[in-house]
Amino acid sequence: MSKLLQVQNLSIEYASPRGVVKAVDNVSFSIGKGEIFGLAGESGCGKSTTAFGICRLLRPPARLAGGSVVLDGIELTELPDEQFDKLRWSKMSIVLQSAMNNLNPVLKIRSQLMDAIVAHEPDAGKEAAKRAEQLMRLVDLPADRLDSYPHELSGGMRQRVVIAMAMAMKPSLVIMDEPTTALDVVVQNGIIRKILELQEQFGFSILFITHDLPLMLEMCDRIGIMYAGRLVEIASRQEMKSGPRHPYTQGLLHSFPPLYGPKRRLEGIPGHPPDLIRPPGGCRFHPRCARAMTQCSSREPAVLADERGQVACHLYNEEGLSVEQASAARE
Ligand SMILES: Nc1ncnc2c1ncn2[C@@H]1O[C@H](COP(=O)(O)OP(=O)(O)OP(=O)(O)O)[C@@H](O)[C@H]1O
Repeated sequence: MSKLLQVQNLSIEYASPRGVVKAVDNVSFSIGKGEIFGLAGESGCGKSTTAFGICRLLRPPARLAGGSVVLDGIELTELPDEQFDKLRWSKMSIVLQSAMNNLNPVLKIRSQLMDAIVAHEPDAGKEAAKRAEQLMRLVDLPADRLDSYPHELSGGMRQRVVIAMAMAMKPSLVIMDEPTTALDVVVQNGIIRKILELQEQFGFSILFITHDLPLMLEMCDRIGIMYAGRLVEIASRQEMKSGPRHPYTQGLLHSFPPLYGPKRRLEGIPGHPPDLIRPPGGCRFHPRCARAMTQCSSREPAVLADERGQVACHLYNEEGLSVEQASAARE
């Protein structure tokens, strides 16, 4: 699968009165064309900051501290604002948790959809009005809702409008940060089905962020697991289901009831994520890790990349074997 997005060593910091919060620390991953890539991890691990860094929505006190973001061959971090604005919506769009953060409360839906189109196609004229109606149909909303203000729509309808807006310029990447979290389960289901239907129809890639790991395991092709600002594992959905390698990923997946098969005890992960101003040395997960070894507190694990994905953990050697497998192979 050819790559659409390549994030390399992305680092983002927040200045705070207590010190610098290293919210995203040397994060690297890529997303293929037409791929749905999920980003998971406990609250505060840096998922939204990563997404905001990619689409240049960071505002002070956040600061891009380093790294590169390449979308379809274009380095985004160095692009002048004017050129970046042209690219936003047309090549990359974002759907946030609260539709109200995406919509202007004092403008009717019609104006907002038409503005999004005309901003990129100033000559669209009457065509823009027709396109706004088509976009409403695309997300199963009646065209007469174009004359509503956002507050006149339900939460689910507003989120559909935001998705329609995100589709307006047929972008190649859609970033979705908790797109359904604020909605009830039934409405959530409808929106997720719509997102998947549109993705199938148009073939765009998705960076999908959610706390809902079972949902992520259902809909994402590959999943990256973040812990305390770092990416600790990337694996395909199948690998994640059958045998995640990082002890943090294992703990995270055991914190949710399984969707299928026999019930099992929910184990959870003891302790709390660290303070990102003074994170622990070595592997940041070591104070909570049941399998921590001496080196875990002193040495940062290298990122091992192999056919199963990538993992940053001292339990695995360069062949991707765990310490147990390696010692069994030696005997
Ligand atoms: N304005 C800010 N000033 C200081 N620190 C911040 C600020 N915004 C976020 N942070 C810190 O940056 C870290 C990453 O936050 P971020 O919102 O990206 O995490 P997240 O994984 O998306 O969390 P959630 O799942 O709760 O949305 C957190 O430790 C958070 O406390």
